[in-house]
Amino acid sequence: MTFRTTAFVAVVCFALVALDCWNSWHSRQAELQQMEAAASNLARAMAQHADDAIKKTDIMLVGMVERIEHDGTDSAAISRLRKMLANYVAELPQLDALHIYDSEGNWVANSRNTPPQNLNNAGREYFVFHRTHEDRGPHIGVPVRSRTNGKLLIPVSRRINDADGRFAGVALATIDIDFFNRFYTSLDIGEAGAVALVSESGTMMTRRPFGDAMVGRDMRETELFRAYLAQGPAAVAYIESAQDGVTRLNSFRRLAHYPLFVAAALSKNEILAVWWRDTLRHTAGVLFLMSIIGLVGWRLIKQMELRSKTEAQLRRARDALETLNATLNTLAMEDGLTGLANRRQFDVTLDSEFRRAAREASTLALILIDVDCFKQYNDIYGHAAGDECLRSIGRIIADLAARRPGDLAARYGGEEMAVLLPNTEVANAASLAERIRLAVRDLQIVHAGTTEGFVTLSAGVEACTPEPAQGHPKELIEAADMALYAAKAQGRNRVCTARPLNFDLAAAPHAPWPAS
Ligand SMILES: Nc1nc2c(ncn2[C@@H]2O[C@H](COP(=O)(O)OP(=O)(O)OP(=O)(O)O)[C@@H](O)[C@H]2O)c(=O)[nH]1
Repeated sequence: MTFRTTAFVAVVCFALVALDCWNSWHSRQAELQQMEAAASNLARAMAQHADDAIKKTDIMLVGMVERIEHDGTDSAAISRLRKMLANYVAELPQLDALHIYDSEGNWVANSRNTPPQNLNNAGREYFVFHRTHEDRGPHIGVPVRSRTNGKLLIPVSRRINDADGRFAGVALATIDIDFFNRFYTSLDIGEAGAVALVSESGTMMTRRPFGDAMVGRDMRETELFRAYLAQGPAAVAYIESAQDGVTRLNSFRRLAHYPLFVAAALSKNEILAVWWRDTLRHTAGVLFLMSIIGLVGWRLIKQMELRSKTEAQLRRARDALETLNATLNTLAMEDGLTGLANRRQFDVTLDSEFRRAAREASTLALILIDVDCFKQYNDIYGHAAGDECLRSIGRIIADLAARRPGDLAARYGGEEMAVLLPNTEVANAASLAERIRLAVRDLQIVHAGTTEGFVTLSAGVEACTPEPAQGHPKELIEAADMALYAAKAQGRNRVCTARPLNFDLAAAPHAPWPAS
């Protein structure tokens, strides 16, 4: 019981912990899934923002290239073009400036009214690219620092051709990196979150947290870039930052029209901060609950142990009492010397068997046995020897007489014994008495006071079939006693019946006796 209670308490505690772990795990997964969706939406918005900004800029470039190629570069056309460029820049907040260079890298026009003198852009990456590539599409170059205003800029450019399709210059739009930074500042990405705009060739355009040193950095060897290449144009990945060691949930998205991608990264610790707080609260609650269950269970087990101990003591006490009671009962019904039933039991049994015989109209027989000249035996051999002699006679009577369940051998008093035999005719009872007599004689217990020289006994036998509500057990005893008296009177060492038998008992002591 104690084991089962302990097991039950343990199972309840285990179930509580398992349930809480399962719950926590699921809410953690849900939290991460939500954050993956949020990071993915963020990346989509950033990609859209960058794509729009570059697209609008590129549309301007297409117009500029078309105009130069069509109108040429005479002073009137350039003057009109300058105005147009200035208007464009005023219209688009992302634009820092618009420039047109000739095939040597010299300024033809720009959105500022005063093109810088003595500066040549032939060495710039975008210029070299267009001079060496016939491709007419837009080109997004590596970020540069403006030599006129010192700003960090992303160059977007297109090639200008002459009428024969030869390289005639470059139309360039520079997008202020601050334009992106302002947008990225407005995003809610937490304390340790990060966002980045990176070219597919592996150049960092800008990022938050901001830092000029990061702009233009080669990203090809970073985890971020490798993850992008491995996962494709729209994916999420957990990456541990090599810079600050923070693990972030990164969502990548390629721009729809340009070879750039954005990455929105949310710190895993920040994502799970609320979950951690809830989990710690739950865990504390579960621990508290477990300690209460444990305490109650412990007290319960102690009480049960105490109860079973008390019950065991009570059981032992009851068993002892029952044993004592049985002993007392036996003692109360048994003769201490011979082990036969005592007089009390004999009286009770005689009474009940007499009534049963009356009820069932059956015959009840009684043998009264008396040791011959026992006073003399005591006198000659002592009282202790007398006791031993009675014990031996008791054993013989018990062996021979009490064979059927209803038979009773008892010590009637002193050296006198009685055998009560239900359902027994007088002849059978006399036959049994004779066998007892012979058996005792055959013990050959020396007795100098008898004529045989051994201990002998005399017996009186009577049987009756009592009429219902008539007669008394006393009458049966008196009749058997009379027969015993007769046996004594006839010289002892014999069996006498109250009424004459129709056979010679001494000649056939074993004759008629019902099977046991
Ligand atoms: N040793 C011993 N003697 C007992 C016990 N109970 C009775 N006696 C003795 O048995 C003797 C019975 O003597 P009596 O009644 O005179 O009869 P008896 O000497 O057997 O003579 P008869 O019956 O006429 O043959 C007495 O001396 C009792 O003291 C007992 O438990 N132990």
